[in-house]
Amino acid sequence: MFARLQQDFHLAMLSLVGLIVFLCVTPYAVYRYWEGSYLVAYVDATLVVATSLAVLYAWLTGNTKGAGLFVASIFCVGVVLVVSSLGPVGLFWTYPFIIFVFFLVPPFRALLLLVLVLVTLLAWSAWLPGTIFDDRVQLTSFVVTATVTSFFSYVFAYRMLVQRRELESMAARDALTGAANRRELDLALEFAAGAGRRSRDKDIALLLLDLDFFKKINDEAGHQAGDQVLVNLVQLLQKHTRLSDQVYRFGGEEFVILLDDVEADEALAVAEKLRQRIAAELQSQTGAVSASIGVALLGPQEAWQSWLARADAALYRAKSGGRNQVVMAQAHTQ
Ligand SMILES: Nc1nc2c(ncn2[C@@H]2O[C@H](COP(=O)(O)OP(=O)(O)OP(=O)(O)O)[C@@H](O)[C@H]2O)c(=O)[nH]1
Repeated sequence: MFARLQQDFHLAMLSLVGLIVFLCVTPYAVYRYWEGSYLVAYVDATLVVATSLAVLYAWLTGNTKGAGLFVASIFCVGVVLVVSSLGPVGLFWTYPFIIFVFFLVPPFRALLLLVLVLVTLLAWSAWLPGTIFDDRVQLTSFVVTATVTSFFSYVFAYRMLVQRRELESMAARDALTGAANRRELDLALEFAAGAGRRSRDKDIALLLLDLDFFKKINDEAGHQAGDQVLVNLVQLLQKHTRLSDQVYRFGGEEFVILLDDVEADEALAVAEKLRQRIAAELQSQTGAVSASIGVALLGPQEAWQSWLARADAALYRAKSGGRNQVVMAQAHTQ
């Protein structure tokens, strides 16, 4: 449970909001009911129940976006009803509500929802003067403070979003080549051999590619020249594969390309095309560069470790067979 909260930021935020709403709003629902403010009591109770159900839904389905939007919308309606029913005392509740909304939906959507709430409150007070604000000074103060709070929350939430995206990208990419990194590869292999297997009509192929005599480039032209070859190789691989075919850096000068929804002959054709493109286009300061490739199709019920090991064995045969060639792995046996 804690591992899931650590991995899924949205689920963690939604759960936190759910917990705070449950702990803080439930006593108010009871109190309002006890003092006879039935509308506010029902609204508070609805907020608690709806938020709890949405959190449960997010945990069960993983759909945190839908659950977040649902809770944020319920909050918007709830805050309008509470404020219009309680008058100035209810206005205090809009400030934690503003913060909550930024926890639940993306920043721009949160800002739009808040503008909608503010406009609704102003329209309500114009239609029924004296129900929400005591006088114009109170109205102006509320509009200014709620706008400032919303604006700064927006700026803060937007910065957080940008930084989180940067961190996610840094955690997923190889710093030198920009290819997806080993961590992403492990996740993709696990997914392909697990849940992904069920939703696929055709096969999935793993190409394990290793540059030939790469040490020579480093030794003769320097490490920086070697680095440049790796960068150029990834660009070349990305150029000659489909957008859905991910390129991963497995380590050193070894790369993995996962081809989704292919037959064996298609996978071999792609590997052969890549080998030819590399031999024709990839240059180092010491001359042309070539690559050897092992190809393996995921077998039924096969574990990803065995799939990778078969591709590695095929790559080994390509190397020992003279390099600059593609070798198909032996079929998986149970
Ligand atoms: N420039 C550079 N070199 C790297 C990087 N990672 C690994 N290497 C080098 O890649 C070389 C790999 O050498 P080997 O494993 O002997 O492979 P090879 O020379 O390509 O020989 P074969 O694979 O048998 O054809 C080593 O010299 C590593 O130092 C990197 O990020 N940048």
